[in-house]
Amino acid sequence: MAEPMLGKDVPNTIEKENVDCKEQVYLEETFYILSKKKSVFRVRLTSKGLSLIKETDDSSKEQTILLRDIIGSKCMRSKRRRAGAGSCVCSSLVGPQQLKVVEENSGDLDESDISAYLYIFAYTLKRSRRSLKRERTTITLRFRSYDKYEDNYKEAQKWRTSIKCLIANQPITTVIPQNDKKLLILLNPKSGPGKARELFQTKSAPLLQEAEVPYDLHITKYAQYAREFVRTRNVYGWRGIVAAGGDGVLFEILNGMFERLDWQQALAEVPLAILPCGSGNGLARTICYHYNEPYIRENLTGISMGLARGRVAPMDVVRVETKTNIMFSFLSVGWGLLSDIDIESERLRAIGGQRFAIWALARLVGLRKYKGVVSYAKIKDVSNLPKPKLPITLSHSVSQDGALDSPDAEAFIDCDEHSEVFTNAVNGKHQRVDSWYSVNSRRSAFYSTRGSEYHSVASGGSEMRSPVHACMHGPASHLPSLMSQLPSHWVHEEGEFVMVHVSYQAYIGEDLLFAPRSQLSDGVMWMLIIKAGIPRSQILSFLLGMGQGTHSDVNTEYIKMIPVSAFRIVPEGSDGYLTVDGELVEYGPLQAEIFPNIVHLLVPDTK
Ligand SMILES: Nc1ncnc2c1ncn2[C@@H]1O[C@H](COP(=O)(O)OP(=O)(O)OP(=O)(O)O)[C@@H](O)[C@H]1O
Repeated sequence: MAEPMLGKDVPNTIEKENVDCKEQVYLEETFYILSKKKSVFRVRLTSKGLSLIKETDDSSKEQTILLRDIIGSKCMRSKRRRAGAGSCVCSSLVGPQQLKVVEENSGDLDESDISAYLYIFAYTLKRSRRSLKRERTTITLRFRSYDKYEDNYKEAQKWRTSIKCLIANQPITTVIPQNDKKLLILLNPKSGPGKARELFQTKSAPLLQEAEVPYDLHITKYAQYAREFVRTRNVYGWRGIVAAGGDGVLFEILNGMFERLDWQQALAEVPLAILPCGSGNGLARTICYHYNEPYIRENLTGISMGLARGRVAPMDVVRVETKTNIMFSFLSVGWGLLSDIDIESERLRAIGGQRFAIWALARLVGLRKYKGVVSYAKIKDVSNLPKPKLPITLSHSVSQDGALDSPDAEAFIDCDEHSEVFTNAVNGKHQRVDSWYSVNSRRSAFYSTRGSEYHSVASGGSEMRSPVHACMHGPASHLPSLMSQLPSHWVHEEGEFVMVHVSYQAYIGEDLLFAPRSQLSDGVMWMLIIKAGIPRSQILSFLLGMGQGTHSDVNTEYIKMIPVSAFRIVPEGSDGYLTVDGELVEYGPLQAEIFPNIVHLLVPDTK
């Protein structure tokens, strides 16, 4: 019998029995299926998520949609049917016909249907044979227990508010938690193979809309646009700054933040984030690795969920000094083979991430060596770092989950042939007469989030800008000046090198697990030194090992991986590349040191 279990506006809490004594049940309701008279569905909102328990005379089956997978919810009403389009909504629910609902203020609603529909949007993890990926699921609850729409709406709204409070990690109240600040999205239309705009609009924007997270979207007009933007704007008005592009755009944003006089406050109050649309995407891959989020190329679901949920984690940054510049880096510093590949494969940009593999083969054939001195302050004890993980199986297939239907706010359709139609069998005394929901519907449309703005630019090529020299701030260096002698405890290696690459992130590219033991904030940089004289076959197997992270166990006569807190590279001659976060910097002496926990990053919510 369907009765409101909790009649008050502020939901009570009852302990759920026999399952997990720590799990709290906030709301519970019974739904019936018209077509399956012998089953009832008990739907519970708990501290774990939304639990759907199907009960028949002799069995009970439970499915839980975890809270971490729920992104948002929305109350809707039946759409007015055109004359001759069929009978009332209630009768049409029995069978595979589609239910049409609209927003309450649409002006096109069906006054004769007093039901309130609560749509709950979730992206659940599904494991197939080879990979793990997220699939979109919509759960629809129909509230029709009272004979007035307003009362049914109030009931649906109670569930919606509770869900929103739980998602926001706040105590459940009668008020929906509000965060009026928008996300700032700085999108580089030129990153990777040039698909950032399309990826954002099709994979990320619909999810932000479902989560009701408004955003300001700015398309970068030229290189350094993002840097100037964050340097000169009042960034406190945004809830976070997102680089939609490759690691290069985030590098610009980070350095723009350090060019502000108030860099410390700005970095403490405004988290940064990345939506991977570039060709390297090292940081995005690293974040997914640490938070057990599947990483699938061109699939922005998991990362977009992180943007919407707003969970932050600290990240180290590295202060890098060259003869004429100071910059801040979050990914890597490179000299030699990997930097050559990164810079010279630029001409293959149109093919995306594969450009690195192709150029790697070319560079191995014409292997170069570089002369110079490498010095570093070794971290003696890294035994407290967690054990390295194996990456979640990579899948390069483009999954369905981000690919939503085109927006259609007027006809929000969500009912397919797999939908189950529920209605209670109660009659007589009780006011509650039926409710309805469908699980696992993958068909959907999305609605616009009020307040999001799209700052477009006239189409056409990029504008060119002359560089603006701003002053770099940030934490003061602990190192001697670049030309001065280093402390005596530093180690020096002089000779010929195939490469020296230092990274402070686990992945330096989508498929390059460089430092499996690295954490986002551990104060450690991992320095890889490959000396000249190494056989090509050994380099090849080493590079291949990076796909699985097995290479870091290799410590041979030629290859070393050393945890360091600071380093200096002094190349001889003028022929070569030095890169910082994949960006070319001036060739010559360079030194760097790590500063823990300086930046806040938006990361996936694991709760
Ligand atoms: N509108 C633009 N036109 C030309 N270049 C731009 C524009 N906006 C940004 N850039 C520059 O493009 C460079 C590369 O960008 P980004 O990092 O986004 O892509 P990527 O190089 O493909 O990815 P990754 O860095 O992950 O390899 C950056 O150095 C940035 O300064």
